[in-house]
Amino acid sequence: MRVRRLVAETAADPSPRAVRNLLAECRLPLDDGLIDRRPGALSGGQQRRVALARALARRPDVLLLDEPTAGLDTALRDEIAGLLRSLATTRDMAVVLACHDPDLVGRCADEVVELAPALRPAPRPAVPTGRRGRAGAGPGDTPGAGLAAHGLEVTFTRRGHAHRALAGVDFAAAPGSAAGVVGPSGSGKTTLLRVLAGLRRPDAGTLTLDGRPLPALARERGRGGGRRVQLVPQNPSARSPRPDRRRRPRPAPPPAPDHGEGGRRRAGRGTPGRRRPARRRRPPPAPRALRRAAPTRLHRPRPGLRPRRPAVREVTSALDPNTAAAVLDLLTGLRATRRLTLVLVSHELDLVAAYTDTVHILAAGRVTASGPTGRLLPARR
Ligand SMILES: Nc1ncnc2c1ncn2[C@@H]1O[C@H](COP(=O)(O)OP(=O)(O)OP(=O)(O)O)[C@@H](O)[C@H]1O
Repeated sequence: MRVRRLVAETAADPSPRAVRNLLAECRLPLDDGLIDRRPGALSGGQQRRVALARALARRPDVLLLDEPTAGLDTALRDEIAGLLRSLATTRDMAVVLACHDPDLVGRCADEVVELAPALRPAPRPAVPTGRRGRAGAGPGDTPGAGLAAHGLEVTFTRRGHAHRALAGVDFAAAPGSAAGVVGPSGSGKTTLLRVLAGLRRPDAGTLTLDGRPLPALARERGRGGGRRVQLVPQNPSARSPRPDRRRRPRPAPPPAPDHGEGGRRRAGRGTPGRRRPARRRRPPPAPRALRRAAPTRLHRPRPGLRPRRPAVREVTSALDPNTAAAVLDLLTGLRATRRLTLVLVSHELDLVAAYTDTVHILAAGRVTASGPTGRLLPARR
């Protein structure tokens, strides 16, 4: 369903004008065809604002919000805080906010109810020695080793609207390093991750892995190559590359029930050629810290896959600071033990500063700066 209908569907006033006004009130851009897109064609921040518009469309007296700003950049976070405050006043509405962000609570709330453990200001995670400092390939690395992209272009075209999500983006991450990708909502971060993971073919540009050309789509990367880059998406229901999917032969469809023989029809037992479907193997349990931290957010790699380059998107959004640090500590441990390259997209600049070696800053689909995190996000360290 498209945004226009999604909002109209719940609206007390479903007229096109009222829907547009609501979307504008939620700070959504209306001039690039967003209203005619499906939620899957919106950025994460835009999806959250559409959800807010849908709730407001019903003209509620009480608005319940669960982590309304998780995964949003600071500018948007501030706007949403202001918006919630003004909605409460102008619409005479009670706003109840469940939130890990003490800043937002401080700015919006008249009353705070703390559930154990108490909200504390976000501590800066302690960084063990050796976590940082791999701004480029290490001494033992071959030249060109790691994941790299050059001149990536992606333009989305819908109903006559063209939106250039990536405009000549260059990217590099050395083996065993952690690269951060930051930028305002809609700047192209997720699109970049999806291209790196082989989920979206770029219109132009090249990818290389350890100096060798990397085919654009995961399914073209071969059995060994396709699994080497894995995505932990913002939305855990989204797909991760699964190169083996196409090759596995489909099981033969069960024969049509034989209505002539009651015994066979009842249970299918004894029907020639009919086999009980094999039980699906359960994936191995996620590491305990991740299970505890983000049961709904963590997208586990498929069984048997040991990705060497996971790209993670807001894996810590909506987590409290201690749990977020635990998740990133775990990923840092995996980096060391598996020589894993990590590409981390986040609006949490403190976490990006503490846990990455290099950072790429995106704005409107372009890289405006890239280099060592210590140079680009110095104040955060
Ligand atoms: N399938 C699509 N069709 C049309 N436009 C799209 C599609 N996917 C993304 N876009 C647009 O491309 C731009 C970049 O989207 P992207 O999801 O990469 O942003 P982002 O930086 O990850 O944002 P956020 O931080 O809000 O998640 C946005 O303006 C978005 O609306």
